[in-house]
Amino acid sequence: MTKPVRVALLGCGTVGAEVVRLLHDQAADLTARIGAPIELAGIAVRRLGRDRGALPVGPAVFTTDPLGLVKRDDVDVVVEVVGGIEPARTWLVEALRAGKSVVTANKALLAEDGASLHDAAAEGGADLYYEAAVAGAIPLLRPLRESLHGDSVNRVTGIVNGTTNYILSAMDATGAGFAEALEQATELGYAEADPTADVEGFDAAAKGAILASLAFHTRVGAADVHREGITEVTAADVASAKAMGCTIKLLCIASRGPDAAGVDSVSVRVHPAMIPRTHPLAGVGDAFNAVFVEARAAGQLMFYGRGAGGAPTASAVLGDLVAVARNRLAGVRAASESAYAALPIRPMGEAVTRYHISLDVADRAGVLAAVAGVFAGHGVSIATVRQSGRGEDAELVVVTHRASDAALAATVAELRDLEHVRAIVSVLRVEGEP
Ligand SMILES: NC(=O)C1=CN([C@@H]2O[C@H](COP(=O)(O)OP(=O)(O)OC[C@H]3O[C@@H](n4cnc5c(N)ncnc54)[C@H](O)[C@@H]3O)[C@@H](O)[C@H]2O)C=CC1
Ligand SMILES: N[C@@H](CC=O)C(=O)O
Ligand code: NA
Repeated sequence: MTKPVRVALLGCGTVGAEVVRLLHDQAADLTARIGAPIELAGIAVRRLGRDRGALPVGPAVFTTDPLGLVKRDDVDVVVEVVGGIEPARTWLVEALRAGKSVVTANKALLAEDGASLHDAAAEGGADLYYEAAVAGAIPLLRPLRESLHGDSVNRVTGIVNGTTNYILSAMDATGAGFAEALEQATELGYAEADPTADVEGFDAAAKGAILASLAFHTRVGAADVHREGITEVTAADVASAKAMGCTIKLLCIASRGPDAAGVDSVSVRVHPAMIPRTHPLAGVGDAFNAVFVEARAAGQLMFYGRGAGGAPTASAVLGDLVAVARNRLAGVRAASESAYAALPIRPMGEAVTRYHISLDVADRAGVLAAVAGVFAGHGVSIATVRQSGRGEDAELVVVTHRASDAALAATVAELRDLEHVRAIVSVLRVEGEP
């Protein structure tokens, strides 16, 4: 029998516990597929003795010393499902430099400092796999880093956060409140340890950075991504979207193309947007994720599935584990990071889309003309205006044709100061064909 591949598992929460179960339940198949058994050398947790349900491992396998476990001579591969920047970065850099391959679901770390991990992997001649970090179970990173390497990707668009999709879908379908839907998503194991990462768009932005890095052969970090979350999306916005035949989704849009000076560049943005109900992403409900990849020769590809939850995420972790274990037995290493293009980041101000702006105004003669004049002054063309009176006041909803983010921001700033404009109630982007 070939020597077992010994695995250190860091973290045994929602994802880690499912990894343990799948390793146990599928042991025979995994051994046959890899050509050697996988053995759990140890599981690092924050606290011993916590109730982790009925896990098929004895208490002796647990430790509260992750770094000690990583350094052990009998550990070949490290699987990290803890999350956060430190101490995870220290553990993984230590493992990779020592030639131990790493499988991680930690998108926050990859987006914050993927360079340290990739550099350590190159130094140690080890593999770094992270399919679970973006869109959970959906095979997406492997297609980008392998299958599409003969093509040229120019756009990646999708819903990449399960928690916010669960919340927005519930608000749209049942009129559920934000807080209640977030509580359910947390109970179902979708949310991050601190759900601010989900609802403020940090998680989707991290995933956007990872996707753009792979798609455009360029190191893109979390700080390069324009990020807006869903905390300001109200029931009124959802109703307004419905009235327009739209729904609201938190989108991640990464594109490659010329900037204002004609230089090839990359743009990554995460924000809520209205999309028509006929758009393929509009039907992506619950905690599901879906991602479109547009490539020069392949055309449009769509990836759909469960982007969050213990078992779906563990599926992606195990897929990576099989790959790194096979490489180890064959004495080979996967292709290293591809960042040769090193494209600059395009400023958000140059992003072009349509906008839905809702204003509270005084219901007086001339207000509409004054508002329209501000849009015209910044070269933002209006597609539709809807006004509904409310006594002394009125609600004005303006939908624009395509305009740059900079022009729209300048328009909104001037509208704020306009006499008779009481408040800018909301500004939402509108994506997809009308
Ligand atoms: N839950 C999900 O749907 C998905 C999670 N992920 C990522 O997977 C990772 C884990 O997520 P979950 O399992 O949901 O988190 P969790 O909070 O349920 O589990 C985290 C585990 O890490 C352990 N831990 C925390 N700090 C530690 C420390 N200093 N030393 C040792 N152990 C420590 C905890 O004891 C716990 O067992 C995160 O990076 C998350 O972003 C990725 C895709 C989906
Ligand atoms: N919190 C994340 C988990 C998966 O990445 C999400 O909701 O998508
Ligand atoms: Na994935």
